[in-house]
Amino acid sequence: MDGDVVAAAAALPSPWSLLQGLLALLIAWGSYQAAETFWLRPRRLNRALRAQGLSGTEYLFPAGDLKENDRLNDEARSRSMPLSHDIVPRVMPHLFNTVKEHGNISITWFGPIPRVIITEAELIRDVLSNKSGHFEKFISNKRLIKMLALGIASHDGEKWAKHRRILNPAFHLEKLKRMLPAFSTCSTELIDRWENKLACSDGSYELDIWPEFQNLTGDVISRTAFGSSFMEGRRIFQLQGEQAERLIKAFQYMYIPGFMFFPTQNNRRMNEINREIEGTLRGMIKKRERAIENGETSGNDLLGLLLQSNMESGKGSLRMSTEDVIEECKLFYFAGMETTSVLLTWTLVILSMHPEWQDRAREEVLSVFGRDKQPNFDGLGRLKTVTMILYEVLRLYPPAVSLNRRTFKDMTIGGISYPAGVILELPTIVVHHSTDVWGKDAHEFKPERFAEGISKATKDRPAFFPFGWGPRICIGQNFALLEAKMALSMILQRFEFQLSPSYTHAPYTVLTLHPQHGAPIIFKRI
Ligand code: HEM
Repeated sequence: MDGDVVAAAAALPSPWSLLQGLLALLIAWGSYQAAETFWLRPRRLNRALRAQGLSGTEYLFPAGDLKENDRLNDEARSRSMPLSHDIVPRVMPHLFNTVKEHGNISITWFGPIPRVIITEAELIRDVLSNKSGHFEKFISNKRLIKMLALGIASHDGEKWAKHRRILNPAFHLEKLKRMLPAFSTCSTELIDRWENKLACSDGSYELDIWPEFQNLTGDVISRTAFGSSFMEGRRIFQLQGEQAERLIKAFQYMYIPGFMFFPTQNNRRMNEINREIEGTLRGMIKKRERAIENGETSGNDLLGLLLQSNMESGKGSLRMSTEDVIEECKLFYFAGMETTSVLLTWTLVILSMHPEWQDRAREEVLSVFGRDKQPNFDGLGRLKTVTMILYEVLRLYPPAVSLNRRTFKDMTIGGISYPAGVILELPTIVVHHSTDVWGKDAHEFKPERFAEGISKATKDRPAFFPFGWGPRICIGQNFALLEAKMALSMILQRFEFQLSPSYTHAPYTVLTLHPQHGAPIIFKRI
């Protein structure tokens, strides 16, 4: 009997050899995954796309075009450019070259993932309309985004549709009317600061308007989103300079597996910032929820509206979790601050380059509000020339130069079938500068093209997407335009401005399109 047991035990594999077997399996599985990600899948997708006549760059293991993209960006950024609006070659040199060489639909590589550039307006509209529901915003992976600390919120289609139902009414023009005092207060603070500086100078004053407008739009969004908790809101996010550069780099490389899991100093710092932001927001939200439960007012701001309608929707499927609300707050802050400050910055730069339009805009503002009247809702709605100017600035310098989607099911657009797992890059800036769409003068500043409205500017072939298109179009577009009109009107009422001799024209993108070396402008009191 004993002998049998010993024999059986001897026949069993030892724990050591079990471990070895497991390890071998793991290595085989890992190698297969790596081969699939970096070699087999790219080859498969490449074949499928090229079989349909598309051309583009060849896949380079493992980073695709990212390295070349970086190199061309660095090269472009090392030089300034003449005072011209023909900015695409500087802003997106790799994309510009690829389209020139391979055509309006061409393949590039985002790491091991094919990224097909589509520059035809009709096709871009089809993708963004997302009628089939087969495209997703690949920006929406919560886990990855969280690692990026300052996080842009995560939204898959379903969830976002639910949020929209809650948020849309808050962005209705009638509701925005109630936010106007906040726009007004923040703009008045900015003007007072500038006037004080002017008072201490001999007639003119030079100022870098880019950080000035970042502060302004940061204040506006904090006040309108967080109301009385405004100072807290303002303190939590500051996405600037080097930090922003790191964020975008992290974004670029996050698709290379492994990257984001290393506990590098950078990743640790990002997580730390994220925890701090989320903690502050959680505190603010809890405080508000308690106030609403106690029958106190929720405040007339976005957070209040969101929480109020959330609580009214009971326990049903429309309800957002605290985590959802936190993500919303982060998104609003980012989406509402950078974009609008960029719009204001380029508007002042361009009105300095085209003083005849500065004069026309001022004439209009003075005819509606006079020199001293605080701009009001109805008056802002009557500013036709100012609106045309803002549209033309958004056309030439769209704050979001390009949008992305990813196919998660096979999808056919414009006769080309895109397999699942392809990124579609939709560079709105290229469409906005297309001479085919806008005519020979596409690179010129001509606000009069919008005299009959947006659709007539391109003969009823919509090709103007500064706020996106379709179900995920910018929810804050009215908010942004109203805010920009308010600030611009107040500036035009009081100052004349021109470019400083130290201004260098150098548009580039870090998340949004902004001036690489700032935007020094000289102001004079009128
Ligand atoms: C000039 C200013 C602005 C520009 C150019 C702009 C541009 C855009 C664009 C292009 C998108 C669509 C992104 C995509 O489809 O992938 C977007 C989305 C969004 N924007 Fe804006 N935006 C501006 C101002 C604002 C403001 C002031 C707010 C909030 C107060 C805001 C909130 C949002 C939100 C929440 C989304 C996400 C919508 C979604 O995911 O469905 N934006 N914006």
